[in-house]
Amino acid sequence: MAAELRPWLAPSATGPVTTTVRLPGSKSMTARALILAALADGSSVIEAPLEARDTTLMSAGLRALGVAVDTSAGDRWLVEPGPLRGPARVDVGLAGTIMRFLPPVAGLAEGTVEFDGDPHARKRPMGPILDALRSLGVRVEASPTGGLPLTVHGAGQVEGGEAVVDASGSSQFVSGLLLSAARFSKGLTLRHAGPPVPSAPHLRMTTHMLRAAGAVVDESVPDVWVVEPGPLRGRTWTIEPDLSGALPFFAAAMVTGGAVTLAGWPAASWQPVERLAELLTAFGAEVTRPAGGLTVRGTGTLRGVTADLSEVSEMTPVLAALAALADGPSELRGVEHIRGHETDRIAALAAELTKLGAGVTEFRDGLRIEPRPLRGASFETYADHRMAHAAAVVGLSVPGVRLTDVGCTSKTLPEFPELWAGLAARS
Ligand SMILES: O=C(O)C1=C[C@@H](OP(=O)(O)O)[C@@H](O)[C@H](O)C1
Ligand SMILES: C=C(OP(=O)(O)O)C(=O)O
Repeated sequence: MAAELRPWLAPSATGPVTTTVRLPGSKSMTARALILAALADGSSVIEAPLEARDTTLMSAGLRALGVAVDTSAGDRWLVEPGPLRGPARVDVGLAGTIMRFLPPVAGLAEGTVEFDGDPHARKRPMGPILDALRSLGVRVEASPTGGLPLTVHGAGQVEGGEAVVDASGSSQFVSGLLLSAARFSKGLTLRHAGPPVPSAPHLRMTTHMLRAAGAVVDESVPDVWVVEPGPLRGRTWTIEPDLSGALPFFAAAMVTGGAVTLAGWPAASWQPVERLAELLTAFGAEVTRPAGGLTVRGTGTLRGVTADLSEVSEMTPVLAALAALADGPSELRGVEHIRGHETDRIAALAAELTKLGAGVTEFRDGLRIEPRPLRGASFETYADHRMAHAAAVVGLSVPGVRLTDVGCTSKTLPEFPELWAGLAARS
């Protein structure tokens, strides 16, 4: 069920934002930990998980399949695997991680599992992963458009073996298949065939976490992943703070000439912190890693950049907001597939930044953004948390940016409006 719209006037900053923020765990790591815990041969603990719509719905989906997921302690979730079974219904909300990671798990269940989600979830691409699942022996019925709503007729086991997928539309097609693959009778040899797979760091997060759960994974050949059949171990997962969720807060430092530190940042991370640091440095920021933190400092200069964002595609909306406030033009390319994200993000950014007064050229795979004097306007958020983050960043320096809905931020950071208001108040 989509929630009621919550219109919101983005607060403006009156001076530099200098603060330390504590943010919840990574959405992507929490989703993977939940799946691997559900498929393990013993219980698991997930420390510092993300508590937000995407991960709450993932927990509910796993419970519907027979897994005991106890989220009552908030910052310490307990997962006790059980025999996977239908009949079950799974609400995916608007979460790519649920719609791509759970159908392979449903194939391992005994019984029928029905999947559906928000209106826009029905438009997100699913065909390639469903075709690959079918080729591995799973019976799947999809809507005439090839996506949600869909039904997986689980047979209690998946044969597995070799499959080919075109994952140019989403790295999640690969991650979703790999996460369940150790439990397929023959394991999985998956080959990608098509234009490059985006979001490579998310694939590395998948294989890293699979290995940490005891799976044997070979990714030595480009575009080929081999997962041996075998057990997954229950374990304690400690989730890192969400880097993409932190980006709007870092952007606040850059836009206002302040400094924002993300507390609890680990010495070694499985999120693309190096790539993000490169990009923010190109925009003019200084990025440092004090012990236990990650700090982004605005230097008073915000430069336009030309960059391929395919590795960090989910960060495009906030980076586009920075580009609209920069002192020269930017070209953000290499992200055609984000037209299949929570909304068509390229079209949405072009429309909304244009409304604010920026000069925007839309390409098939990205945007050219020419900064011009901006003005307040109504900013449509398209049920997309990261469009809301982008609007909030522009709103810091442009009074009168009115979001049609800030409630959509509950997808990955329900406390966003309050955290953001607190941040602006400290400027
Ligand atoms: O596996 C994951 O957790 C994700 C992979 C990426 O998906 P795409 O490859 O579809 O961009 C990313 O954008 C998304 O927010 C999360
Ligand atoms: C693309 C995103 O999400 P999803 O996991 O729903 O694909 C995102 O969070 O920016």
